[in-house]
Amino acid sequence: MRSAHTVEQVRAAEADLMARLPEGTLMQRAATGLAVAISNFLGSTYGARVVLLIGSGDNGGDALYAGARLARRGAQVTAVLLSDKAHAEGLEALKMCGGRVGSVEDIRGADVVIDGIVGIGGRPGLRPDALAAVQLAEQFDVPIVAVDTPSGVDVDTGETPEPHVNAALTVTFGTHKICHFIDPAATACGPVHLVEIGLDLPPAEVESLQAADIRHLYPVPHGESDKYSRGVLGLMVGSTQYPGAAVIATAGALGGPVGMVRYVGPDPVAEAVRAAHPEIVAGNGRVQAWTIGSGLGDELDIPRIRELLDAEEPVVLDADGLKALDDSGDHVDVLATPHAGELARLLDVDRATVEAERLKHARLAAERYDVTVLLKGATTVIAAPDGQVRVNSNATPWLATAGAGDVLAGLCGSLLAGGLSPLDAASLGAYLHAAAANLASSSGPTTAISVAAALPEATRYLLRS
Ligand SMILES: NC(=O)C1=CN([C@@H]2O[C@H](COP(=O)(O)OP(=O)(O)OC[C@H]3O[C@@H](n4cnc5c(N)ncnc54)[C@H](OP(=O)(O)O)[C@@H]3O)[C@@H](O)[C@H]2O)[C@@H](O)CC1
Ligand SMILES: Nc1ncnc2c1ncn2[C@@H]1O[C@H](COP(=O)(O)OP(=O)(O)O)[C@@H](O)[C@H]1O
Ligand SMILES: [K+]
Repeated sequence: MRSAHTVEQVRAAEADLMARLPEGTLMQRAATGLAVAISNFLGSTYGARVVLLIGSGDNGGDALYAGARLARRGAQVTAVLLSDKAHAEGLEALKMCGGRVGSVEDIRGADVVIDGIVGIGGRPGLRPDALAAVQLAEQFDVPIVAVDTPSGVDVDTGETPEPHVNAALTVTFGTHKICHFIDPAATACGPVHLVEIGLDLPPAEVESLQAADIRHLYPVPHGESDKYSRGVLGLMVGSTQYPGAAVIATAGALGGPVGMVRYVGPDPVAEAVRAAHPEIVAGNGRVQAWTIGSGLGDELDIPRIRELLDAEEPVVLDADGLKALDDSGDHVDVLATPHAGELARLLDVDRATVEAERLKHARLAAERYDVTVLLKGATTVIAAPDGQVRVNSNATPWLATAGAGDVLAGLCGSLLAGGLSPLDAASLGAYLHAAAANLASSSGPTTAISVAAALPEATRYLLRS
């Protein structure tokens, strides 16, 4: 599992550890890991031209000490001091190793720029001289490696209300920070490399589950299993307006662990679903979970959906079905799967506000509606009503294709029917959906149906990993 902690949690853990170690030990650990990561990024250190952008705090200290190590290994290292309070010992170390102080002009022709402007002590935004330096790097196409966090982002929320660094790589220390996991800041980080420095940390604020954490959640059938005990999923999806959604969501459900799928909807749509998936049973009957809403269009029966939301069986509520959600009552067995536009409607804000503040709004909706929220997007944010937050970041942008959300709704319903909690169904569902998309796209176009068809293979990989 990857964990992200708040700045306050990191500061407390740092203070605790520093009290037991000689002064400067943590910064040396951070700088050593940073120098190695920059060397790997460059491929070859000897003769490489490295420009350090140095702010007033310890983030600049990390960059200066790493720069000293690179200079010792033959890099031409230049520090651009953006504050008159640059870390004095770090600067001294750099000079001792042959590094020098230069100006933003050195960015032209550099192989890499190191962003040591601000880290966890920074406020969002860049001051004018820092912004000018970052813009020069962008203009000359010089990649930026961010130290700890890309300067200018909001570290604890992942929001980017002001100009910020867009990094080709971020090297962080001790633990991930929330901005590494939550968009739009997560995108500004590029790949994130974690350097262990020995912090002893409390439970994380945000988690990113990896294959090893997710694998054991899958309801693998055993010798005593039958189709009913494996779980039956009811699908109330698709409409005469959008029959394809029913076919696609069914494909997603059948790619999950259920023993049987019942389709409930208009006859012509049921026929289309049966033609594509002869395995399904059309009509009402006992189920262990529901997926409701994908492609219902205007044909949704809100009173009936509310009845099902109030019933015992857990529900995945998607797309148009979300219109049936109200903020009275206990919905802890409901997994809502909105995209940003749908979440915006639920919270009566505009879509851009949700896109800009994804963590905040996913949490808000989970709390207000007492549901688990899976907010779709390039990174998926999953917020449970008890405050737990998980993210999934392994998707490919090729997954942004019509019907992909219907596959996810069917799959998550299948996992609920298999006995998972909404939080675990969302986590495993988002992971497998993205893994299937990676298999189906192989870095090229794909379709929702192809993603659903790749679910069994993605599951096999996961269970074998
Ligand atoms: N914690 C740990 O475990 C470890 C931490 N380590 C490292 O320390 C880093 C944190 O260092 P830090 O506390 O000195 O804060 P940091 O981010 O360098 O600068 C804050 C200063 O910048 C300024 N400033 C603020 N906003 C600004 C802006 N938008 N644009 C420009 N300037 C701005 C403001 O000062 P001002 O200029 O306003 O006086 C503020 O005081 C951390 O990220 C990691 O790299 C590792 O060495 C080892 C383990
Ligand atoms: N840029 C992106 N990168 C990765 N995954 C994405 C991206 N954009 C969207 N997705 C994923 O694609 C799916 C789209 O679902 P949705 O918006 O409901 O589309 P539809 O309604 O057409 O099915 C979601 O699982 C979402 O997380
Ligand atoms: K930084």
